[in-house]
Amino acid sequence: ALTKRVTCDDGNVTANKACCALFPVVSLLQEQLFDGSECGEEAHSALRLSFHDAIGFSVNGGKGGGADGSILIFNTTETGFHANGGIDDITADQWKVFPQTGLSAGDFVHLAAAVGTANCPGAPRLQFMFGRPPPVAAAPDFTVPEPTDSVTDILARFADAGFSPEEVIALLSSHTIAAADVVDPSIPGTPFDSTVGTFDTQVFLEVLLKGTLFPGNGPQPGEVESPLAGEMRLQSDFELSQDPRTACFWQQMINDQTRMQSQFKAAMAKLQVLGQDTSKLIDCSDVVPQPATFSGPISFPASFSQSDVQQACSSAFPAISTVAGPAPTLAPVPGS
Ligand code: HEM
Ligand SMILES: [Ca+2]
Repeated sequence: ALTKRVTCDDGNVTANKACCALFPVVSLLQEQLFDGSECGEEAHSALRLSFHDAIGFSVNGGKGGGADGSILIFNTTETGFHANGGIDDITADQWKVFPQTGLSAGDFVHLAAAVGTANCPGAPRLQFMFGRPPPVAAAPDFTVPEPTDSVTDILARFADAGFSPEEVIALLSSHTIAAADVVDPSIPGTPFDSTVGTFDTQVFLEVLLKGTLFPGNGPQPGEVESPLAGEMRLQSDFELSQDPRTACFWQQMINDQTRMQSQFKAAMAKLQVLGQDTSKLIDCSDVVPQPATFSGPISFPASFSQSDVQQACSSAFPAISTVAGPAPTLAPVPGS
């Protein structure tokens, strides 16, 4: 099929003339929010923000507007919710850039997440749909899952927002570029896997390794023992990796970059338009930068092997080699 191409005044090419307005916004985001296209703290936080914005929605009605940017506009309300701990840093950073763009808050929050994620090697190129109207109200409290929640409660909240258990695990691929600032405030920037700057499947492997330590003043609420000094493990990630409803979805991600990318991309495409009338949105995915590739394979961190895996799915476990040397100590993410 022939794809329509439009050349914008600045020379960029896109499928739809309306998308031309977004290329300068992408450049602004890269310069002013992401420190020059980095996969750093702000990119990670922009992805988390898109989730906390969008999940304020119910297919049964009676919750918020979903992926509408309410978390930015009504941040004084939503950053006060316990589950949004630490989100105030990225809302403050985004407030400095947002007024320069002319975008709606929903378009801004969800474009920033797509662009920030694209700065991380190995990420899929996320879809971006353009044209969300301004948000009308803050989301209510208790829509964002917490690491202290049970698997039953987490799956129920996601089901209420329209997601299957397999899609929940797909969305949790995001924790491959994640770190915690407020779970244990004594150790801000503590990563969830040993490759926090790469959108690989390492987090799915490392959450299965036998936990032996708390990286700071643990245990904190929502924290369980991790296998590596300097690594944070969320109780929710661990329980989802072990639960019969999700353990095989979790294990299937390990060292399958293609599966992870396509499932994460599809689930994010759904998340980032929750509550929106998609018939009124324009597909501007071609303004999102193409992420660098990660070719893999992943490895066990040094000193770990198959015998350290707490396998909870009966399918064959993928063969994975071990990095040479002594067990690593992970460094915190700078700027946290
Ligand atoms: C069961 C569901 C989830 C729970 C309980 C959960 C919980 C958490 C917690 C406690 C943190 C650390 C916050 C801090 O201390 O600073 C975190 C970080 C993060 N989460 Fe989740 N999360 C969930 C699902 C998701 C989803 C669906 C996404 C995106 C699609 C996401 C993206 C992130 C990212 C990118 C970070 C790192 C932020 C940064 O490094 O600044 N999470 N999550
Ligand atoms: Ca990673």
